[in-house]
Amino acid sequence: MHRGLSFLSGVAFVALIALICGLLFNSLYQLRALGEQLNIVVEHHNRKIDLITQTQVAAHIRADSLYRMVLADDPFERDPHFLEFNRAAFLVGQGRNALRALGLTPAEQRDFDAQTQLVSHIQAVQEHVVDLLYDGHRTQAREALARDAIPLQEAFNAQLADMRNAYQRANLAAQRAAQQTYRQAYLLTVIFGAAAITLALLIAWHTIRKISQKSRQLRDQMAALEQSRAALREEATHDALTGLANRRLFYDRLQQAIRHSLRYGGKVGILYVDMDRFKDINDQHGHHIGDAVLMEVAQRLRECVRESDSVARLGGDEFVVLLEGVQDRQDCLAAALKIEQSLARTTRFGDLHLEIDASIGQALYPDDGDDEDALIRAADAAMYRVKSGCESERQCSLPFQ
Ligand SMILES: Nc1nc2c(ncn2[C@@H]2O[C@H](COP(=O)(O)OP(=O)(O)OP(=O)(O)O)[C@@H](O)[C@H]2O)c(=O)[nH]1
Repeated sequence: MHRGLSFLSGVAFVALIALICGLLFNSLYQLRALGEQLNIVVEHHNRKIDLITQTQVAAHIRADSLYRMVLADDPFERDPHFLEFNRAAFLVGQGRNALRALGLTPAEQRDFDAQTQLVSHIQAVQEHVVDLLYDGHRTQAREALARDAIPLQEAFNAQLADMRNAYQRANLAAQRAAQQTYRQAYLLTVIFGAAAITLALLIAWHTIRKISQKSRQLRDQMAALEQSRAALREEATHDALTGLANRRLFYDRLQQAIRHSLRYGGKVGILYVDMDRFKDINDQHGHHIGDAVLMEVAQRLRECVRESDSVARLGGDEFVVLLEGVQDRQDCLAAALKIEQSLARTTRFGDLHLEIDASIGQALYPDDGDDEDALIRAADAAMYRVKSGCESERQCSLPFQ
C-alpha cells in the first residue's frame, strides 16, 4: 500500500515536471512563432516599400521622358521618349495596383485614394503638355510643364516618399517593440520555468526526506517493539536472577522430552537440586551474597550437564536438571555425582569463603511417573529423603537399581 502510494507520488511528480517543461517549451515555441510572424509582417511592409520605390522610379521616368520630349527640337526625336513616357505610365499603374493588392489599413486607403486623385490630375496635365507639343505649341507646352506638371510631379514624389518613410518608421518601431517584448517574455518564461522546476524539486526533496524520516522512525519503533517483545518472552520463560529457564519453560521442555521418549524410546532423567542451609547464608552474609551464590550454583549446574540437557530454577534455592537420552538410573547418578563434586568446590566472594551443599533427588521416566507432575513430585520426594537422612541420593536410589 505504502509502496503503491510512493510509486503513484513518483509518477505524479514526474508528470508535473513534464508538464512544466511542456509549458516552458510551448511558451518558447510560441514566442519563436510570434517572432517569425512579425518577420512576415515586416517583409510585407518591405514589399510595400519596394513597390512605392518602383512607382516613384516609374513616375520619375515618365516626368523625365516628358521633359525630354519638350526639349527635343525634331518631332521625330520625341517618339522614343513618348514610348518611354507611356511605358512609365503603365509601370506607375502596375506599382500602385500591386500596392493596393497587398492590402491597406483604412488610414492607408485614405492616403491611397487621395494619391489616386493626384495621379489622375498629373496624367491629365502631362497629356495636355503632350497634346500641346504634337499640336506644335512648343512654348505653351514648356510653360505648362514648368507651371503645372513639374510641381504636381514633385508633390507626387513627396507623397510617395512620405509613404515609404512611414512604412520604414513603422517597421523599425514594430521591430523594436517586438524585440523588447520577445526579450521580456523569453526572460520571464525562463525565470518562471526555472522557479517552477526548482520549487517542484524542493517539494519532492522535502517529501522524500519526510518519508524517509518517517520510515526510519517506523523501523526504529519496530526494532524497539521486537526488542521489548523478546525481553517479555525472555521474562516469561526465564528466571531473572540466574538467567536459567523458569518453571514454565522447564515443564514445557520436560513434556517435549517425554513425548520424544514415548515415540523413539529411551528414558528421561530429572535431578531435583535443593541447597542445604541456604537461609543461613542469607542471614549471615546478606541477601546480596545469597543472590551471588544462587548465580554461582546456576553456572556450575550449567557446566555439569550436556548442551542438550536443561537446567531450570523452580524458585528460591531449588533447581532442576533435565537429562535427555539416559539409559538408566546409573546415568542419573553419574550426573548427580558430578554436580555434587562441582558444588563442593570452595566458593569465594572477595574474602569470603563459602561451602555450598545441596541435596539431590532423582526420578526417571517412565519408571517413577508417566507425566511431568508425577516425575517432579517423585524427584522432590527423593530429594527430601536425601535431605532428611541419606548421605546422598546415590545411596538412597541404589536399592532401586
Ligand atoms: N538471596 C536470595 N535468597 C532467596 C531467594 N529466593 C529464596 N531465598 C531464600 O532462600 C531461603 C530458602 O530457605 P529454605 O527453603 O528454608 O532452605 P534452606 O535454608 O536451604 O533449608 P534446607 O533446604 O532445609 O537446608 C529463604 O531464606 C529464602 O528467603 C533469592 O532469590 N535470593
